[in-house]
Amino acid sequence: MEWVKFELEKIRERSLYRERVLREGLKDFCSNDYLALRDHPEVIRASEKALKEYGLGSGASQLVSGYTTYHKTLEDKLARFKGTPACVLFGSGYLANVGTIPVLAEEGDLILSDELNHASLIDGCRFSKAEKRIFRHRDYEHLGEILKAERKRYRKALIVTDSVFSMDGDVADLKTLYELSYRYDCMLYIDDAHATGTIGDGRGSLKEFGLEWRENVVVMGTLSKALGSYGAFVCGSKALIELILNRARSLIFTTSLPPSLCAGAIKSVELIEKNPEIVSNLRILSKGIYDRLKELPVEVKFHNTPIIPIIVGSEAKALEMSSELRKRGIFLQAIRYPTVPKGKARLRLTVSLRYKEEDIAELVNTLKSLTCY
Ligand SMILES: Cc1ncc(COP(=O)(O)O)c(C=O)c1O
Repeated sequence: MEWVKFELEKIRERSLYRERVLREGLKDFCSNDYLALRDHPEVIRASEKALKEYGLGSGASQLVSGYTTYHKTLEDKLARFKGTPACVLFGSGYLANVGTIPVLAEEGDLILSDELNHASLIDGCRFSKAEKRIFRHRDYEHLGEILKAERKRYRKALIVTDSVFSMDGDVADLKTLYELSYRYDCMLYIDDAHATGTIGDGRGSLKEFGLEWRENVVVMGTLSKALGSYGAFVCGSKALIELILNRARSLIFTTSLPPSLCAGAIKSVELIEKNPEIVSNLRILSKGIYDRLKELPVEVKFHNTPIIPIIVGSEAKALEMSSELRKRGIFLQAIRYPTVPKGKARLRLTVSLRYKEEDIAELVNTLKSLTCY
């Protein structure tokens, strides 16, 4: 088994070695808990009630006996929240993407995927036996060219995109994608993992662009980011959700979410519905933090979302900066290849309503005082 050490050495040499860091004792500026809902007292209370009622685990898959009123209530609530007829829960965003994409596109079909899509979407495309084409990031002229040249040769076609891109924070132009999907008779799969709770009054990307759901559109989202829980969901037509329940292997062959996580997520959605101003507060806070960081001697990107990457470039430099920040009590994880392209390493700052003014001042001052840029 010497090869294991050899492989690890190769990873280290490229500054791509990954290890986990205990977050206790550090000020966390890289979690996706955008709305600070994971420990909101009402969320905890709702979750505790379900925990006492149902116990820790759900005990079985959704299709055996792991489907409870909490699961159903959350699905109904999410379908309404996203403006779609139906919804089904998955164990995680990764499982939702790898399970659903192969249901939508099979052998003889075509998948068109944005080059910066999240790894779970990429793996979902890989699991499908459809032909794949990658279009340049948010370059819909490129997408249109591929569709014009190739669409006719395939039975069904599926366009796959993040709405809020997870590592850059920029937003797919859904109006153009809607138009293209209509013109070329394609399905459109939108990953709203980082859009849920952060744009469109918290309802996500369709609301942000003022679009009504259409039958060819499938919206996936996670419970694990702004909703402060764990798990994921896919929204679409009633028939499609039925088909997913019958075909998605990552749903059929896995235990369902614990009811307590569903109960907490139900409360999170209710809190966003009742207080949409928290979503605008997040935007104001994000803009304020960006304004204080834009003078750093490296590129800081901002697209009016709470994901603010500080682009460092070299993998080694990103590691050095992240480690220096940790010594000063600030947790900003270095994001490197293959999560982002080679040479585009970054510190991915995420904004949360949890941050107080003194936390932000400490973050800004520490970043400004670093000498290793
Ligand atoms: C865009 C996107 N899709 C899917 C996922 C996977 O979600 P989960 O963490 O629930 O597996 C993530 C993040 O992890 C993501 O950023």
